[in-house]
Amino acid sequence: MFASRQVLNACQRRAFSASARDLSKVTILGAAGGIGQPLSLLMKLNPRVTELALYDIRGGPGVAADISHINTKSTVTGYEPTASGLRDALKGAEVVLIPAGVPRKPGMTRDGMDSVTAEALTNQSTDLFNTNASIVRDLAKAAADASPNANILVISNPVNSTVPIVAEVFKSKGVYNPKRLFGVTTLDVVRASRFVSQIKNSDPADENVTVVGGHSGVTIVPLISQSGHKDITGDKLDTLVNRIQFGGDEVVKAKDGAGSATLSMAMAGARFAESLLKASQGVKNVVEPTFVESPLYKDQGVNFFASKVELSADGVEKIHSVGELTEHEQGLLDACLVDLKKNIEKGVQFVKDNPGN
Ligand SMILES: NC(=O)C1=CN([C@@H]2O[C@H](COP(=O)(O)OP(=O)(O)OC[C@H]3O[C@@H](n4cnc5c(N)ncnc54)[C@H](O)[C@@H]3O)[C@@H](O)[C@H]2O)C=CC1
Ligand SMILES: O=C([O-])CC(=O)C(=O)O
Repeated sequence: MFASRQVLNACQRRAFSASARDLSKVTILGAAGGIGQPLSLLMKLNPRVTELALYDIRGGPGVAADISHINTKSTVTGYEPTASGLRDALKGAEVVLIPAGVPRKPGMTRDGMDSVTAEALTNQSTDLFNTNASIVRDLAKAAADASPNANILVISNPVNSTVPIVAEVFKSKGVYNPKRLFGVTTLDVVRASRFVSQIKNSDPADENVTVVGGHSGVTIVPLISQSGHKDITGDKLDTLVNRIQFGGDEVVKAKDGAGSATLSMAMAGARFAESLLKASQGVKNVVEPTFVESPLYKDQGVNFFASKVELSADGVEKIHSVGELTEHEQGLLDACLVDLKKNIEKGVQFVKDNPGN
C-alpha cells in the first residue's frame, strides 16, 4: 500500500535540492511513542510538509496507516524496523525529529548523573542515560550516512548530552555541520509563557519568555526580566523560576510511572519544526531559543548552549547573546554553566567510550 509513496521521482528530488525548498520531507524517529504519535499527527496537519516518514522499532507502519487517512496533501510512509527501513525513512529528509528513547520515572533526574535519593535510583538513572545515549548514537550514525544534510532536531533526553552525542557521531563520519544540529528546548519556552500568563492573568500568546542554557533542572534559565515582567520578584520569582526549571517533574509525578510529558512536548516539537520549515522556505526573522553549538560560553568550556537563534535555509543563521541579565539571572546562569559543562562532557565521553559498531 505504501510502496509507491516511498519513492520520490527524479524531478522531485532535483526540486528538493533547491535552497528555498518547496518539497519538505520530515522524518520522525520514534514515531510510535508517547511523543512520536501526536508529533506525527501535528506534522501531518502542517501544510509545509509534503512527505512524512515515520520510523520506530515497533509500530511505525500502523501509526502511518492511521495518520495517512487524514485529508491533508502530504504523503505518509511507515517504515519497517530494519536497517534499510531506517535508511529509506531518512533519505532526502529536510528535517529529522528524534523523540526515540525511554522517558523518566518518578525520582530520576534527566541527566542521569545524580538521582534524588537512593542508590537504586542512581543506577536506574544511569541505565536511562546509557539506553538513550546508545539509541541516539545509533540513529545519528544512520542519519549521518543517509541524510547528512538534514536538520537534526533532538528531543530524546538528556538533551544536554544527546546533542553532543550526535555532533560526535557526525564528526566521526566527517559530515558534521553545527548549523544543522538542534536540541529542542521549546517546551521550556512554552511552559514559561504559560506559567507567566497564569500569574499575570494574561493570554499566553502575548507572553514571550526567553529561556537559555540547557534542558534539565538548573541548566534551564528563564530570563523573566526580559519578558516585560520586572515586577515579578522575590518569592514569586523564585517559585516561577523553579516551576519552569522543574516543570517536567510535575508531569512525571502526575503520570506516576507512566512516563513524562508527551502531548505538550509534541506541540513544542511541532512548533520548532514549523519554525525551521518556515525559515527554509524563505521566511525571514524566524527566531527560536534552541540548544546548538554556540560560541557564547566556549571560553568556559561550554560548547553547546541554548539561546535565541535566528533560523534560515542554512539552519542556524545567527546566535543571539543572552542580553542584559539581572544579578539574580546571572547567578542562575553561573549555576547552569557548571552543570551544562559536565552534561556536555558526559555525552562526548560516551561516544569515545562506546563508539558502537
Ligand atoms: N526535549 C524535551 O523537552 C523532552 C524530551 N523528552 C524525551 O523524549 C524521549 C521519548 O519520550 P516518550 O515519547 O514519552 O517515550 P516513549 O517510550 O513513549 O516513546 C519512545 C519511542 O521510541 C521508540 N524507540 C526506542 N528505540 C528506538 C530506536 N532505536 N529507533 C527508533 N525508535 C525507537 C520506542 O519504540 C517508542 O515508541 C524520552 O527520552 C524523553 O525523556 C520528553 C519530554 C520533553
Ligand atoms: O522531564 C522529563 O523527563 C521530560 C522533559 O524533558 C520535560 O518534560 O521537559
